[in-house]
This record gives sequence, structure tokens and C-alpha cells, in this order.
Amino acid sequence: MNRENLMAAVKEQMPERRWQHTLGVMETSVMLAERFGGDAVKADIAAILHDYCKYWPIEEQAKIIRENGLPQDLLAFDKELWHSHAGAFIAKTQFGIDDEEILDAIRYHTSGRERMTQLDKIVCLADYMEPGRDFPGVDFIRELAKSSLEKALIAGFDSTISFLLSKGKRIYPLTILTRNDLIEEVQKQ
Ligand SMILES: Nc1ncnc2c1ncn2[C@@H]1O[C@H](COP(=O)(O)OP(=O)(O)O)[C@@H](O)[C@H]1O
Repeated sequence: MNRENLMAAVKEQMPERRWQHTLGVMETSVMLAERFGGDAVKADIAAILHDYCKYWPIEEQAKIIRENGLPQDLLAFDKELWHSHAGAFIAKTQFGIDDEEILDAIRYHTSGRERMTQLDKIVCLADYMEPGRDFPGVDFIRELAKSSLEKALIAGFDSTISFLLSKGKRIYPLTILTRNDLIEEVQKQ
């Protein structure tokens, strides 16, 4: 499927507001790839597909995770974490994306993971700071992103973790490990 058709297929899966967010993540991913010497073509494809399953019925997302050997521990945590893994699965099986770097960037764009690749970082950070985002601290993240993917991402995860703490919600442990790992990476730079 060419890029135009892929975009049309994604647009159909979501409300207009989320499609505008996807366009913002595409633009920001490409900008970050150019800024930090990443692969802009892969960043663009991962960004197009990153929220493909976001509005799928939650049972369908759970079924994909249950029946295809995806991490079962996700099912005990916030449902918002599920669409990323379901999306990577659909990108592979429905759209024939076989580039593991692209699939990983989709898969880990919400939780992060230890030893994030540059593409993982680009898509995850673009999701936090695309122009349509408007949450307390987003301008600080954009400022940090002028010089460091890792520092900006840490600030992004800090905002998610603070949000979850303020709501008394559980935190998917991989995000804590991701944050620790990024801090270590920054300290070594
Ligand atoms: N580590 C985590 N543990 C639990 N919930 C999480 C974690 N990371 C993200 N979330 C949930 O996912 C939401 C963000 O998911 P995301 O895919 O970025 O959605 P959106 O694009 O709508 O912001 C957070 O607001 C939070 O509710």
C-alpha cells in the first residue's frame, strides 16, 4: 500500500481530532529525525500508523493481545497502553510492515522501553510535543527537544507519571524502567 492509501486507511479509523493529532505527530517525527540525524522515512511511516487502533473497541484490542502472544501483563494496566501493541500487530499483519524498527516505534510509543532506539524516541517524543498538544509542561518539553531527545523524553515521562500519581492510578513498570534508563543515558553523555 502506498503512503497516500495508508494515510486514508488510518484517517478512517479515528475522529477528525485524532487524525489532526496524527498529522502533527507525522510532521514532528520528521522534524525530529532531521534535527537528530534519524531516519525521516521510517519516522513518517511509524507516525502515520502509531494510533491506528486507538479507537478500536477495547475488547478487540484485548483480544489481539491475548491471542497473539503480546505482553499479557499489559492487560492488568491502563487500557491506553493497549493500542500501541495492537497497532504494531495490525501494521505487520494487515499492512505488511516488516521493518522491526518501525514496528517497535509503534509498539513502544506509549510505554517506552529500556534501550529505546532513536526511532522509538522520535515517535514517542513527537506524540508528546506535536503542535496540537496543550498540557502543562509541553513548552518545556519542546524547549528541551531543541537539543536533547533524551532530556525531552524524560520530561514527557515525568508528566505522564505525575498525572498517574495525581489520579492515584497504577504505573506500568516498564515506563519507570524507561525513565531510569534515559536518565542513565543522559548522565553518560
Ligand atoms: N506507564 C503507564 N502506566 C499506566 N498508564 C499509562 C502509562 N503510560 C501512559 N499511560 C496512560 O496512557 C495515556 C497516554 O497514552 P497515549 O497513547 O500517549 O495517548 P494520547 O495520545 O491520547 O495522549 C496516559 O494519559 C495514561 O493514562
